[in-house]
Amino acid sequence: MPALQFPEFPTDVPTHPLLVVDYAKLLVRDEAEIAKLWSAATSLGFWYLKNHGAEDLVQGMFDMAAETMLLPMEEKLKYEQGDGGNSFGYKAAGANAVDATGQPDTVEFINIAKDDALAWPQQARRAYPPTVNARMDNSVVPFVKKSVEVNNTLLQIFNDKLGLPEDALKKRHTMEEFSGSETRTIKNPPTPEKPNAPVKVAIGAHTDFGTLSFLHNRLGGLQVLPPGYEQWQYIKPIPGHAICNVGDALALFSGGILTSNLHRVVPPPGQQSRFERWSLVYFTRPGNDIELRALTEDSPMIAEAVARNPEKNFNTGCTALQWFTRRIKNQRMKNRTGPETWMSSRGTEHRVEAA
Ligand SMILES: O=C(O)CCC(=O)C(=O)O
Ligand SMILES: [Fe+2]
Repeated sequence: MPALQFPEFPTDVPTHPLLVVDYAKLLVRDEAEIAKLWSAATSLGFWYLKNHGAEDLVQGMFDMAAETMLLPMEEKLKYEQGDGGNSFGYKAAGANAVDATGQPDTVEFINIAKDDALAWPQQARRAYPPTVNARMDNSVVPFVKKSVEVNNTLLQIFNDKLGLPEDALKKRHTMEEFSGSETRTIKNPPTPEKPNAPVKVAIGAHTDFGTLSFLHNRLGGLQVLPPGYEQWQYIKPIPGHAICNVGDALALFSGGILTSNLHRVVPPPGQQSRFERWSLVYFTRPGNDIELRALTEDSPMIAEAVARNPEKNFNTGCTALQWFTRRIKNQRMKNRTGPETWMSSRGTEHRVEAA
């Protein structure tokens, strides 16, 4: 994708502010910066991250994805995710539902497993289109490595703040164990705004499945539904700032101290709606066999948080792989029987009526 100049995010569209966390200050364990990160992660569960050092690697990932999306559909479908709940590979627009009524999504994406990027040139989990392989060395592997480094730094800080033993979160996210960790590069077609037309949801309301998400976007379209709000709120992209958020696995491990908030993607507002929207995420997810439950025996703080909320269930009774597979499988249009399929795709969100 050429590095296009886009119109600014419109000034007359309301946005939801996020705290800006400086990664360079986190690296030196600046107390005030850690306090800011903690405040964001324990409230909305979303924050901007600046000075993260991954910015120069983002364009290469967009180029890799643009080349991939230009392949004939027949070729792309050879690398499709399938309907069994596997995430790695290509997903065509319309393959997932965006709500309980079964409206189709509008995004196309390519997901590359962390396990494959780190094993390259060996194959760990699956094969990818030649356009991905051609950019493994120069774009994908460096982006994965940098993202792992950033998310591991954040995890280490959360580990300490949660009063967990030194390696509690680390051993649940090792480089060696296979996991659902992956990069996702997403394309949404131009969707020019029409007055009074219903919103065409690109990615339906969801909480992220895993531990931490590290997102890079250029145009608006990401929206959050903060606790207590009735209306979706745009998050404005800021150049050079990633958007980070807590996923379900970390919300569960922490007994709800860290929160995974509902979000969705709609077409960018105003003049931006006339452009293709590209975004890139690195998802850190726990090792496949890790149980998804509050780490109560490892931290009195987590045990107290769970005890304070007896109505909430922080023990899923399943592994990360089982959690992840169930959610992906039930988003797929091909598996849809009715609204119950959508309900089976849900995560930790307690406000299912908003989804
Ligand atoms: O494209 C975006 O801005 C967000 C994507 C997202 O939420 C996801 O893929 O889980
Ligand atoms: Fe998401």
